[in-house]
Amino acid sequence: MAITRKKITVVGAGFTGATTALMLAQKELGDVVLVDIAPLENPTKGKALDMLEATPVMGVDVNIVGTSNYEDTRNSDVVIITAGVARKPGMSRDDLVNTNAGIVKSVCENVKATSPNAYVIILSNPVDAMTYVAYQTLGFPKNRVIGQSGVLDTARYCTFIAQELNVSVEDVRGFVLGGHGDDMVPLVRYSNVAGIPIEKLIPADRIDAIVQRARVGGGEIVNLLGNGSAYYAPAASLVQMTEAVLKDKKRIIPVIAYLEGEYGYDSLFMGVPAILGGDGIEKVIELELTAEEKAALDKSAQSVRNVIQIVTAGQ
Ligand SMILES: NC(=O)C1=CN([C@@H]2O[C@H](COP(=O)(O)OP(=O)(O)OC[C@H]3O[C@@H](n4cnc5c(N)ncnc54)[C@H](O)[C@@H]3O)[C@@H](O)[C@H]2O)C=CC1
Ligand SMILES: O=C([O-])CC(=O)C(=O)O
Repeated sequence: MAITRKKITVVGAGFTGATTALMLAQKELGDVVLVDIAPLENPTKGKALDMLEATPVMGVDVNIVGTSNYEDTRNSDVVIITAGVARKPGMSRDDLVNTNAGIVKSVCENVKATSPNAYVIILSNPVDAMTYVAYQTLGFPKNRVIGQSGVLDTARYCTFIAQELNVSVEDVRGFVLGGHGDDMVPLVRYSNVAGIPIEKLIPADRIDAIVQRARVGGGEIVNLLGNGSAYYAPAASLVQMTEAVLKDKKRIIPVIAYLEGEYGYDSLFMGVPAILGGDGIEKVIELELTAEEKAALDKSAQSVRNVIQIVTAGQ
């Protein structure tokens, strides 16, 4: 009986790409192909071989290869795109738009040619706009083009809530909606600890401080690292999304989805809660929002539109 493992390609073998590849292997989610540009082919092969040599110790049976040749990625089930430049202190994610739009476009042309049935998860920043670039280039149905921001932003928000209350992170639930920028929208009303609304557990001024820290959470890491951006929590987020698709888990998590009327937005990629399962984004979940929450989401949506406009103006 032939058992075929799932095939997962990770494009970009830098900090997030390499960390993601290792975490995917640790969870035995499938064989991993790590891709970077041709001048970095040997280091990419080296990283993949080093990870492969960890598999006997980790006790997992997966193959991991490094390459710059998309033929090696052919017929991947999931393709994760982390290719691109990362910001440095003093920069915003939006400052990366022109460089990364070119990179994401060229990567997606290769993905389209070699893995036409893949579910594609985009990380490269500014990620809402890069998910739009990927969608345009791939020409795949919208359920197969998925951006990562909300899992990470929510993870940061939940970390700070758990720290504040000194409780298990496992009991904290929350949602962060909107674009992956400083005006993202953590939804306090929909956040709870073991079912108890956080507003009953944490004073309002402390909640405000947690919301603000989550909004600029990426920048906090950028400033601490000094020469790059976060990669452990982003990689863990990508792995959770990949697992939801490959195991058809139908998890309700925030993803960057193509909106066609949901939340009152049309033709826009932005973070919203969705059911993520074997067919990618299976359903966008529309939460009822207060006027204040909707106004905050509108502001975030406008910021995303402004960046997408830079991309379309350059096309
Ligand atoms: N959406 C999110 O929540 C997050 C987004 N990011 C973004 O992810 C991207 C990657 O971040 P890091 O891994 O830290 O950067 P990094 O610089 O460590 O790695 C990027 C890799 O992409 C490669 N690359 C560049 N052009 C390529 C191409 N055409 N084909 C294949 N590979 C190519 C580079 O050679 C490099 O190895 C950045 O744009 C960063 O801003 C990072 C963390 C979270
Ligand atoms: O902050 C950055 O540039 C990387 C990122 O998107 C994050 O960590 O949230």
